[in-house]
Amino acid sequence: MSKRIPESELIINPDGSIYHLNLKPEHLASTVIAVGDPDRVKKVSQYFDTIEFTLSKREFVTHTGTYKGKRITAISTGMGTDNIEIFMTELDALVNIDLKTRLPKEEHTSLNIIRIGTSGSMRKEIPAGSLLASAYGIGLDTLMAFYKTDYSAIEEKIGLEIQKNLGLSFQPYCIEGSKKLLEQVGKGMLHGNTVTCPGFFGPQGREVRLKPAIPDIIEKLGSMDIDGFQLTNFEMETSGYYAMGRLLGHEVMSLNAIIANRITHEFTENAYGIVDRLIQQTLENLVG
Ligand SMILES: O=P(O)(O)O[C@H]1O[C@H](CO)[C@@H](O)[C@H]1O
Ligand SMILES: O=c1cc[nH]c(=O)[nH]1
Repeated sequence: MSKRIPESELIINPDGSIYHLNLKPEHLASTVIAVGDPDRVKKVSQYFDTIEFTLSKREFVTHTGTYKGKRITAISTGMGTDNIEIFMTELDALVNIDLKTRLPKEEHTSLNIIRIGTSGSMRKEIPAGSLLASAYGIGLDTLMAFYKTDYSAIEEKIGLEIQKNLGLSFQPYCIEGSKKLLEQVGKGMLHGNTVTCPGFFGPQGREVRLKPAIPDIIEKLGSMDIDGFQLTNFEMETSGYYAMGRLLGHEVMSLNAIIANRITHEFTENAYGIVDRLIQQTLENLVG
C-alpha cells in the first residue's frame, strides 16, 4: 500500500494547484518545453496555433497550447539545478500523484521534457551560433548528494575522472539524457556532453573581480578524453534535469543555443536569433 503524502511534504495551494508552479493537472501537456528565462516562454508560444492557458508565479511562467495540433506546455524555470529539483518534482506530482487523496497513482505517466537554454562552448570547433543537444549532463553541483541513484560504469568513470582532474573534494555526477529524444528533438543538431555548473562566473572559470579557485577549468575540462568521451559546453541546469528525470521516470533532453565560445572569447551579438532558431527547430522536430 502506498503511503499518503503529508500536507507539509507536498504542498497544495487552497485552489488545488501545486505550491510553486501554481498549476493543476489539467493545465499540463505531456510534452513540456522548459526554458530558463520567463520572457522566453512567449517566444515559444508565439508559434502555437492556439494558447488555452497562461499563468505566472515567481519565475515559473506557463503557457499551454498547440503547435500544428500537438499539445505543448512551455514553462520557465529560472536558473540553477536547485530550481530544477522543485520544477521536476512538482511537474511529476501533477501527473503521478492524486492531489486529492495525496496517494501516488497506480499507473505511471512519463512526460517528455525538453530544455531550451543558452550555453557557452568550451571547444574551438563549436562556435557561437551552434545548436547542441546534450547526450550526457555532468553535474558540478551537489544536488545528487541528496538523492540516491544508480550510475552506469561509464557515468561513474567520468564523474571520478573529472573529480581527479579538477582536484575537487566531491565527486561530480554524470547522467545520460533520453536516447529517444536525442534522436527525435536533437535531429539536425550537434550532439555533445554538457557540464552543469553551480554558478555562471567562478564555476565556469570567469574572472570578474574574484579569481576562480580553478582558473584553468576550461582547459582542464576541454582537454579531457575519457575513452572517446569529450566535454563540450557549460550551462547551469542539464545535469539536474537528467538526474531528476531518471529518478522520476521521465524522458528529458537538454538543447543548447551556443551564444559564447570560451576559447575564442566570442560572444554573439544575436543571442535572441540563435535561441529563436533553436525554438523553431525544436517545435518542428517535435511534430516531424
Ligand atoms: O538561457 P537559460 O535557459 O537561462 O540557460 C543558461 O543561461 C543562464 C545563465 O545566463 C543559466 O540558466 C544557463 O543554464
Ligand atoms: O557561457 C555561458 C552562456 C550561457 N549560459 C551559461 O551558463 N554559460
